[in-house]
Amino acid sequence: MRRIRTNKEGGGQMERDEEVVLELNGLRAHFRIKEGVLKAVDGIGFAIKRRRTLGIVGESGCGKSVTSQAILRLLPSFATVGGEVLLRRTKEGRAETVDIAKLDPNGEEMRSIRGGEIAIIFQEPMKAFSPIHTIGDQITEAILLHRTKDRKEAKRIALETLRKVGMSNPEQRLNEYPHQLSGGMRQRAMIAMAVAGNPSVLIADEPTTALDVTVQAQVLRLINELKESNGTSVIFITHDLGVIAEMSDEVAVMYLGKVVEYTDVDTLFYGALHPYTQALLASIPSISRKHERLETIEGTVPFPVDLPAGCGFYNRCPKARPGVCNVGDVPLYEVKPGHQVRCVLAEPGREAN
Ligand SMILES: Nc1ncnc2c1ncn2[C@@H]1O[C@H](COP(=O)(O)OP(=O)(O)OP(=O)(O)O)[C@@H](O)[C@H]1O
Repeated sequence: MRRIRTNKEGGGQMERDEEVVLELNGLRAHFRIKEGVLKAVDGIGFAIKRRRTLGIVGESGCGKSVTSQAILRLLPSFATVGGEVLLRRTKEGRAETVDIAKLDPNGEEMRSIRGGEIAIIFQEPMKAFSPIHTIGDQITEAILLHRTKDRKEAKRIALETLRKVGMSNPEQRLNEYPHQLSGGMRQRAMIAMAVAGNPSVLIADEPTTALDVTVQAQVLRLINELKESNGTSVIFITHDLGVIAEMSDEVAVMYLGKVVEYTDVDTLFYGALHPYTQALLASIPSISRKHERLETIEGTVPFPVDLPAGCGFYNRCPKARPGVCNVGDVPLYEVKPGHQVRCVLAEPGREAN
């Protein structure tokens, strides 16, 4: 394990909320497939503070789920992972940083981080549960693994957590099997299992896509409540900009394995600069535009193997400039503090188009 820095834990609540809990630097996840090297995630970086939600948005295949799997070291063994995933945590009263990208994916330390300090919930809760054990047993086992060795205490925490996530009849649910619960209740049970380990980071990977709108709203509210009450940092992955608006403090827009725009949520909706973000925003329905034709983004996302030089969005971009945008790598420009854009047209000093 590589520890980067050690210092005394400090400060009050406000100060603690300024703490960066997870930081990605140049994270890469590449797959060697028969067509070549598929660059699913290709050098992304961002930092998440305590009690903040980072939304990750982008079209299908842009690398959102591979990012979350890379953070949790859940990728298949033929994937090559590079860069840094720095988790800041407190162990035995001292603050330390561990680089998850350097850990053995199957080692003890990674198994304790996964489901402990970093937990994940996803679209299909049946995948999170074994069909042959009760909800109560599975949540209790997760607690025994990460929080206490006392079975009675673990059962008490399991019940308390089911109550906290708004499960009806929690005592009865403890003895039920996953298939006996409704879709919404299963989602709550999965969230209960994820937060039972008291994670400092919760990754939510399209957790509400399969739910009807009422249940979706309840689950989103629940995640926000848990974030506030536990100080959890959330990475919320979605292709839905409406959900991004509701959930995020900061947003990373991904395209072809790269972050193309990173900013706070207000700037995303009122001052996006990347043509891809602008195209995504133009493609969402709004009440004021209800009689207008909804724009779709022209063209398709290229296959992420052997990509041509330059910007990945070049072939679809309405503002593309030949000889400018399709030569060389495009850096991420900081256009103002906290707002980064990977577009040559956003280069400071360049005339606006
Ligand atoms: N195990 C794998 N082997 C090879 N390629 C993979 C593997 N997993 C993902 N990919 C590829 O990596 C790229 C990114 O996939 P990823 O699942 O992260 O996209 P996504 O943004 O989450 O999309 P969606 O919204 O559809 O879930 C895609 O081109 C995908 O085909």
